Amino acid sequence: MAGPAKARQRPGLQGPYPSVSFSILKSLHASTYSIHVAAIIRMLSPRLVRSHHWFPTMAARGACAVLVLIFLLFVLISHTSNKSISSDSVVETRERMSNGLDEEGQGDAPVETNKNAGISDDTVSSLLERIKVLEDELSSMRTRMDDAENREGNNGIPDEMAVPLPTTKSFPSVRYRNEETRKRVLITGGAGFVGSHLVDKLMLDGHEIIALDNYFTGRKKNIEHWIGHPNFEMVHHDVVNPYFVEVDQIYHLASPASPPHYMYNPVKTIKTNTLGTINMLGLAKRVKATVLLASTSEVYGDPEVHPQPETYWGHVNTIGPRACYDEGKRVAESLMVAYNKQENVKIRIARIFNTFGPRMHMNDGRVVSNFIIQALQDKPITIYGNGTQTRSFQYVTDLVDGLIALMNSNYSLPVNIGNPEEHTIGEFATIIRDLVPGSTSEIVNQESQQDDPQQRRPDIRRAAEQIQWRPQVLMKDGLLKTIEYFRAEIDRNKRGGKPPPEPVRHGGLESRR
Ligand SMILES: O=c1ccn([C@@H]2O[C@H](COP(=O)(O)OP(=O)(O)O[C@H]3OC[C@@H](O)[C@H](O)[C@H]3O)[C@@H](O)[C@H]2O)c(=O)[nH]1
Repeated sequence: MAGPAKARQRPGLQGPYPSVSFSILKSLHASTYSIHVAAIIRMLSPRLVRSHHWFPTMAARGACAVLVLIFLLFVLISHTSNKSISSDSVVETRERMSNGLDEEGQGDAPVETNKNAGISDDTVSSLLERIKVLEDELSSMRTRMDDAENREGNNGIPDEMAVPLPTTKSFPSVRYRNEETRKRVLITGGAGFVGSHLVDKLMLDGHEIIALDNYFTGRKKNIEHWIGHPNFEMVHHDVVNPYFVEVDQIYHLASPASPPHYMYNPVKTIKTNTLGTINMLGLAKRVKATVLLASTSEVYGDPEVHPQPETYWGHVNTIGPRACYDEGKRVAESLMVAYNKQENVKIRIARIFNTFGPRMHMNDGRVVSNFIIQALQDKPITIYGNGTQTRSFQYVTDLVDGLIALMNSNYSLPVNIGNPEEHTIGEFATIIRDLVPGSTSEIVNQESQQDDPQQRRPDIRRAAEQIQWRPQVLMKDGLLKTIEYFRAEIDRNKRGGKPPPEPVRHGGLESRR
């Protein structure tokens, strides 16, 4: 009788396994199998898992693995309690059986051995192979899960250094443009009344915007809804100092525009319109950008030609209280034309007439903001002088459309951008009071302003012919929108405990003489 077959050594392991330690090995296999099962559940039904949060933490996964382990241990123990089974023992058993030996190597292996084992060799082999396959799958899944957890968790940053990612801010949806049609645009005065509406229009149209402002009259809240957007950059900078950036277009709007604001610091107003304009022309020359100057109907001064065509040279007092702005803008126009002729800089010049709309300063001091705030607060509506002087008022979105049409044209001579609908200031006071429901404001006359232009109305034939632009918004419709804006601003101030806004007189700000 052949001696006991020498137990085949399992490569890398010493001697046959006693049944007890083998069961421990099997239970370890069972536990990895149970984690396989847990991993498979998690990987194959992530939506189910996540939506029911069945596996929100490793603890939950561990608990599930233990349950699966207990089940498998039961299965394995019930099958292997009379006979320890390993790949070696399967081979050994197979050899003994073929040699007629039982597991102790004594005599013919009793037939009941098969019965005692309870499961066939083939079943054991296929189980072992299955477990091997699952082990391989598990290790690759575990690798992927670890990677996924790192990615999901802290983007690979160690826990102690991980910071909560900022909640994403929602932005108005902007048009997609590819590199060919997307322009890089610099807007000086970009946080101002007109500038911020221009930012809105160009951002929504899918361009890249740099808004540059010193916040003398501009306000961050006018553009805060774009801060953080990848196409938008806000730069706190005074245009009287040079600024370098690669852009395709420059809208040069930076300047105080209402009489109280530009009379507050006349020297600064002149510097902004001269040095600021020189800096923007120098930048335009350097980067071959097109530069548009926001000029003004004030270049016509107190006009002796009515309505005013662009060919009218104007009537301006070079040393009056308005000269800092009127002459500032006139020399800015001269600088534009000089750079165009001498340096071939591409220029555009918009002569902007009285403009109104949301985001005007509460203490802007101009007639539209003053009259609306007075009517909303039932305060006297203050007419400077006898109220026979005239103005023509355009809504801000019409102006923005005109500026963009001019920039994208090839026209480099000055163009009037304004609404030819003309009213006396006296009529205007009554129109606004009547548009504010329930206003009890009375209309009062105060002293007139020095060098106050007595008439103003744009001749806009050139705009219609050269850039196909005409105003679209009726003055009354624009006034209703602006009234609602100021009503909300007054309420916001009240909620914030701020005193009601006091309309400012021309020259009313303590000017820095
Ligand atoms: O409370 C007020 C304010 C103004 N006015 C009068 O209303 C008329 C318009 O005055 P505004 O201050 O609104 O504006 P102005 O017409 O003087 O200049 C303005 O319009 C042209 C723009 O380019 C300039 O940026 C801006 O200065 C003036 O005759 C002024 O005396 C009042 O009667 N009461």
